[in-house]
Amino acid sequence: MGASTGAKRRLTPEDIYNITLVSDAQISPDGRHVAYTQTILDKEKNDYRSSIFVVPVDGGTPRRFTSADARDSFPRWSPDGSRIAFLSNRTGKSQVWMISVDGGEATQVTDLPEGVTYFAWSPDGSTLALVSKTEAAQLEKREGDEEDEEKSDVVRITRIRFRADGVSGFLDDKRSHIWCIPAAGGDPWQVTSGDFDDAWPVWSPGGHEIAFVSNRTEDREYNTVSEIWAVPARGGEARPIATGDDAYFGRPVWSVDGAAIAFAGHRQPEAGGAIDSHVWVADGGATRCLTEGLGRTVGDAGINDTFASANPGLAWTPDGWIYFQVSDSGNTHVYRVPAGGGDPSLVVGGQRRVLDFSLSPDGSRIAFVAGDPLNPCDVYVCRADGSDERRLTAVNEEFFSSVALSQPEEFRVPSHADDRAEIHGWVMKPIGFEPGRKYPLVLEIHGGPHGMYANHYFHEFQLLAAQGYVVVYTNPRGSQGYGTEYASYTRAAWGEKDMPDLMAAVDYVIEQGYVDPNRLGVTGGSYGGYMTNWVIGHTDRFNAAVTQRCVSDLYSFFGTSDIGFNFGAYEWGGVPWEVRENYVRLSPITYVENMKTPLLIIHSEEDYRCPIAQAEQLFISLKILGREVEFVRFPNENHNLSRSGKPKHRVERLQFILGWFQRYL
Ligand SMILES: CSCC[C@H](NC=O)C(=O)N[C@@H](CO)C(=O)O
Repeated sequence: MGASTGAKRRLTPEDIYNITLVSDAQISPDGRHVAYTQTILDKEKNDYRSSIFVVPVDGGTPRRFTSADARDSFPRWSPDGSRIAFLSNRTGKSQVWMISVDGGEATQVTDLPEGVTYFAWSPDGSTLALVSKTEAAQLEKREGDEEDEEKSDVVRITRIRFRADGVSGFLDDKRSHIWCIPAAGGDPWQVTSGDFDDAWPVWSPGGHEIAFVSNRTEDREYNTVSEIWAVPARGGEARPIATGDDAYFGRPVWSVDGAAIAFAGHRQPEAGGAIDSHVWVADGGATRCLTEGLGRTVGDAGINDTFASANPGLAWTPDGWIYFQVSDSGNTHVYRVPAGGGDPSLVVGGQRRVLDFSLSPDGSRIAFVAGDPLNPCDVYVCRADGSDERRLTAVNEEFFSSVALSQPEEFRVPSHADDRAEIHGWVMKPIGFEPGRKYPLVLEIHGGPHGMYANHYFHEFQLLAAQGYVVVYTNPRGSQGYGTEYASYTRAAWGEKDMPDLMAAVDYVIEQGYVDPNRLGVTGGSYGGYMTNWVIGHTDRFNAAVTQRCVSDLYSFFGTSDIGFNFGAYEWGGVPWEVRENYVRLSPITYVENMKTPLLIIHSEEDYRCPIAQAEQLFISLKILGREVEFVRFPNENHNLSRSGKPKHRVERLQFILGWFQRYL
């Protein structure tokens, strides 16, 4: 299915303007309404606009609650359900605003100089806990440092983390801390302090304490630890909940009686996303893992180009269940596990990606946002056991009824590697597909490397199918959603161990008989860009390639990416001076003389995750070698150009990709 156009038109790059995104479904305290964020791409302003909407769970028309020419997001109901607090940038910085459920104008609650990135209602509705930056303890002054009167533009860097993708300039010496403010407005007070970054405050049910996420280890400058702490709401000394050099924890949530805290993560901080996360409980005794035998990672590892992020936490119900997301074989589902121990079970399943969810305080209903291959997102509601599911919005129904989409077909195929491991993938036939004809094929490769292609709408893929390409995408070894062994398989073997998986998928699709094997293309972003470079350095089977936000040389990537030096130390088996040979052997640029495939290089100038020098080195080398290569640079964009870049740039990027494949395939 999905191959014929019928009366429908074909998708175009500009259609990103026709797609509405919903996110962050928050069910009201009485379980009767769901508040959510709705985001559109404003073509005229070349920007994004988002508003808060509320929809009744029994059906009915969603009501728009905010309509500023700004980005309103993160709606959170007051515990009595009479107000919704939300974040808005309408006065410049992101601050907390409040609106009554009876309507009327929103009022500003906070006016913190550094803005607010996160907040939570106290259980009695009197206070909001906030996250905002504060001045750090003064750095030691050196002789010759400027005094305040005359500021220099010279940047003095003393910390190992000094730059972050998406943040212009350099990181300052301010620290994120927990603050509180009366919900009715008033003076805020700072709850935590010191040379730490504190995040994700969650009130204890009695309202006396706030749990939060921090790294307070001695060696925090050099490690990637993430701990759970709790602090008295009025301020005071923080107490450890789940801490230490082996903590990689987040998303804390209190039990209803306040005696325990659950959280997600694992005990190998240096491994990051390369191993499965679990659900844990700390109740004063030993910390217990509740999902040991699950074999899948907790959280959403899905990757696509058409979503608005919400990043939900865990939920703990009064009858003792803990709810959480699980990434499983290209789907993201909601599971639950008894807090006292027992088997985790599936609650919200299906061939789809559940992007976020929330539970009513009585634990009887779940609101969630989910997308599938033919629909980026809508808001749904169901009972606590997953039954009686209903869709509450249809934000893209009208648009998608007018364009032809290709339905991905799933396959599983043995890898070309000696172990013949099973590899999971999808193929999309081109729109207007006619049996008996041969079509060009484009292989798409995801990043991470520990991300996961999902059963989720992907505009770039649909666009290629609309332009007459067979699109193939897989979750090769290194991907999340298939267990720790699968995800960590590429450690110190990037490219070497996943290319045979990718090529098995390509050959499987060619064997189906509708692909022209002389018209093969390959593309991917970030680690997918690395793999695009790797693939064309190891085979001449592809006739065109587009490498996006790529890495080409691991040696110069080390220390120049905001991902941190620990990333390479884990992924490539050590730091350069310890395992120099790995850095050379695993760098695509090492094989640059073998690269004969016409290559388009797309890169953002402010990409601090994969700095643009990675693209420049590749471009210059290929030019010197006399290869067919072009370099497209996007100014004022970061690593997330394809997902949250300026809308006009997102359209142009898609046009460049299509143009290159049209030229060479
Ligand atoms: C090649 S090193 C950096 C890879 C990067 N990892 C995390 O940020 C990556 O592959 N990112 C993916 C997934 O987010 C991307 O699509 O940008």
